[in-house]
Amino acid sequence: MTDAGASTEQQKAQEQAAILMQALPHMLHYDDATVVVKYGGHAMGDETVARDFARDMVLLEQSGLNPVVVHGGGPQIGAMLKKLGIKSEFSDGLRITDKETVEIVEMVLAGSINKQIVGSINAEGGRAIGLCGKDGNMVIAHKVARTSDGVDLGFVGEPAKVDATVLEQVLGRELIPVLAPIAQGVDGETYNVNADTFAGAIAGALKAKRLLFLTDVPGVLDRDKNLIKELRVDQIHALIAEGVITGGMIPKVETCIYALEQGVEGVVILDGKTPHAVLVELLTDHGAGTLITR
Ligand SMILES: Nc1ncnc2c1ncn2[C@@H]1O[C@H](COP(=O)(O)OP(=O)(O)O)[C@@H](O)[C@H]1O
Ligand SMILES: CC(=O)N[C@@H](CCC(=O)OP(=O)(O)O)C(=O)O
Repeated sequence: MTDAGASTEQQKAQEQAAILMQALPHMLHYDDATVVVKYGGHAMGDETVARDFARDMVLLEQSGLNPVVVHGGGPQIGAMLKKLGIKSEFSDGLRITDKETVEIVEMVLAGSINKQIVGSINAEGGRAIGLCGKDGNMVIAHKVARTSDGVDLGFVGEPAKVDATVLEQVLGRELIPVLAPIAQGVDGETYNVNADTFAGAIAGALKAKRLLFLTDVPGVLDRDKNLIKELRVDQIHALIAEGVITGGMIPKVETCIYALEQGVEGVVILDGKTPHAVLVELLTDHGAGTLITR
């Protein structure tokens, strides 16, 4: 290598070292902290996005944080039900889930998607462990009462009790738990739980420092579609009442409020399709998405 080539290499190495050093205050801030990341079905996207997500989880783990992944898979369940010719409808944002449907939901969530995420984290050098709410009696569900239209949702559950024993055994041992939102009911049946609700319950039980919701929008947007960078709980109620927060964002922000009440320090809603969204949020000075605090 010429002298000029060597000095360019050295300059590049110095630049890389400087970038790494910028992450130090953030790593110290989150040292040993539990961060629950809800990875929504819409945020999963293509192979590159999935690989970047897996790499982010491994990097967090190696940086001294304890990431816990809770995944969804609504669009993927929809595609499988369509393939099988099973009709599916939603009420109040929840899938009406009969006996036949809950079997497919469990198969897609706890089977195919869970193992795909575990596989991609492991392929990036991590050690992921795939579980659902049934494992170790982690989440016991009760049946959701009828919706506002009086619809019986069937096997749709809400976490009634979370036992974090299994997770506590796993965390801090360089294992990354990947959780599918399926739970056993108090009646012994299998229940389909909305992944946002499941993530909120897990984050609350673990008193996580951060709960991140990876979705398909940059965060909570105002009336003019500009990103709101910080929100307090009291402001959320007003935004719902004014019709600025609507649709799928309502249960998401309601889960944020619940998680904060349970002792989670901060919740962030961010765009999962932005490359390395989680790293930008946790390990850079910039932050991403909307931070919601008490
Ligand atoms: N004020 C708002 N800011 C951002 N998104 C909003 C807002 N109000 C409603 N939404 C809708 O909420 C959606 C996100 O919720 P949802 O589709 O349930 O996400 P996910 O599938 O990731 O759980 C956005 O794609 C957007 O259409
Ligand atoms: C009861 C209920 O609606 N459960 C959801 C579970 C998956 C989910 O929540 O996935 P996303 O996060 O990708 O939306 C469903 O059946 O679609």
